[in-house]
Amino acid sequence: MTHEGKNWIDGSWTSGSGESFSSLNPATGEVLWNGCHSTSDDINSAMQAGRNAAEQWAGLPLNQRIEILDAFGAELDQHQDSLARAISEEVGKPYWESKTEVQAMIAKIPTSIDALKERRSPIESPQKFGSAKTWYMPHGIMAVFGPFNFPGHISNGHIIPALLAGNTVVFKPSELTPLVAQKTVELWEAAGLPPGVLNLVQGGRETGVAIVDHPEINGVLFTGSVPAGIAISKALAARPEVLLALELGGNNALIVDQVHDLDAAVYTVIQSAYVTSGQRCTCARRLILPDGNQKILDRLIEVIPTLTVGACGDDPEPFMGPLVSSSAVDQVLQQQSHLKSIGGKILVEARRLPNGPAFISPGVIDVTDIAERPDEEIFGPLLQVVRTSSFDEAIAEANRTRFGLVAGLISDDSSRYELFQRRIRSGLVNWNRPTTGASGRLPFGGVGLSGNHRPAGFFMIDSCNIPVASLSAPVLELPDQLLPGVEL
Ligand SMILES: NC(=O)c1ccc[n+]([C@@H]2O[C@H](COP(=O)([O-])OP(=O)(O)OC[C@H]3O[C@@H](n4cnc5c(N)ncnc54)[C@H](O)[C@@H]3O)[C@@H](O)[C@H]2O)c1
Ligand SMILES: O=CCC[C@H](NC(=O)CCC(=O)O)C(=O)O
Repeated sequence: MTHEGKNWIDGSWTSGSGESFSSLNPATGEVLWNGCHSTSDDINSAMQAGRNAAEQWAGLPLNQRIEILDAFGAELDQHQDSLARAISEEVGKPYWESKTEVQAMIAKIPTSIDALKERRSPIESPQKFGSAKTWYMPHGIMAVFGPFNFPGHISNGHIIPALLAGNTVVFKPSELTPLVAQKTVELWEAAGLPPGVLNLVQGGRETGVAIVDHPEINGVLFTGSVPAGIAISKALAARPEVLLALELGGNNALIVDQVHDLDAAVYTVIQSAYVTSGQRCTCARRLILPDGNQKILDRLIEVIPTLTVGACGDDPEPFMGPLVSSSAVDQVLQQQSHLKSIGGKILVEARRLPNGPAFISPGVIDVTDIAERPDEEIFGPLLQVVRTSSFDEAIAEANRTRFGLVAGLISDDSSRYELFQRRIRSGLVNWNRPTTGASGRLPFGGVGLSGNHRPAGFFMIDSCNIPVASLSAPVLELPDQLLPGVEL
């Protein structure tokens, strides 16, 4: 069934004024959603609505904003099957995985409330003259840009804290996943969110550019690729007053050291490299093997062909779905060919599968002999292996990247982990855990090209309001002693 695509601006569902576009089910090619890009007229309306709603929304007592967030949580809970189904159909994720995404959306509400109370509660200390206080005020209108790979959870992780802190939001989802955004916003409407507090504008890159350029925005919360993040950073270079939080990609390293349980290590590597068909910012892209560690590699190569790849409706459910599009598969295959052409040795070839043009099997390539290894994020199920001669060299290799989102170590030896912790440059550092599956109760963000030091996760709330420092005296009176040279 094709859904009629709409924007939600000032509490009304309207069509975008630009050219039409569609979203497709990558497993079947079926058209799921058909609507229009938003133009500057639509964006002006969304900004006006956000501005008009801002004062009243920010002025509501916190518990009233929380009531509406909780009502949204109840809607998510009630509609979790249909929302998970839409995620699976639009992104291609297996249904078991889309259900975990909706669960993460629900959990974001109490987590953000805790984060607000723990990190941004007003503080007051009594003074002789009265009091010294810190309180927090919202920025105003926050633009939220979502990536395709977590069409529910990632943008929700920005929208919830932004609204909780009293901002209004203009939300532009990925042009690959407009249906999930529309269905999510329908749940906000059902939850009774007042008009103008959240405005959905559908569209592609041009719509995004026009939102960033709009004079009314006070903040941009962006999750996506490095090129887009850099473009936004440049567009805002002369507007330092606009808050910019960038959550970008990674070229994440996972070191596998000596372990007693080979299968537990292989399972952790698989969860790190291939979950969501490798389309997570946290996926391990580089498997680093100190002293060769041939046993782990042999077992991994044995297990990979048994991983199941299929469509979301398949019974039994597959481990991996298709990539988001056939062109995403083209890109991974090109990256594999390029690595081979410069000296990479294919251990398990990633291949397009007969299920459909967006299906690809997981692959492994040994890139140890490539002198200048490309430091790029491969956004799909292709894992690069680097063998090193020592554990020290393995850590140096892990750090040999412009990115720095996640780094992992699998090892039985706690002293190795202590060394790894001390030397590794990364926002998330895991031991005997997959690189994927971050906790919403912790900060989430990277160093280097992976972001701009405004972490999401539990710390997202910090980017959603501004501390105000206030000295106040209820009675205006002269002090006992005036400054030298002043007489009154
Ligand atoms: N660090 C994180 O938290 C995190 C989480 C998920 C995904 N990602 C990254 O996202 C990427 C995959 O997502 P994607 O392909 O949807 O990313 P993308 O950069 O192509 O698109 C993300 C969003 O930005 C918009 N956009 C693109 N160019 C823009 C511009 N110049 N101005 C304004 N908006 C613009 C897109 O329309 C989309 O809404 C990967 O690199 C992945 O690592 C990072
Ligand atoms: O693709 C990138 C997101 C991956 C995902 N990250 C989170 O869930 C962040 C945690 C949060 O904000 O709640 C993962 O780690 O798999």
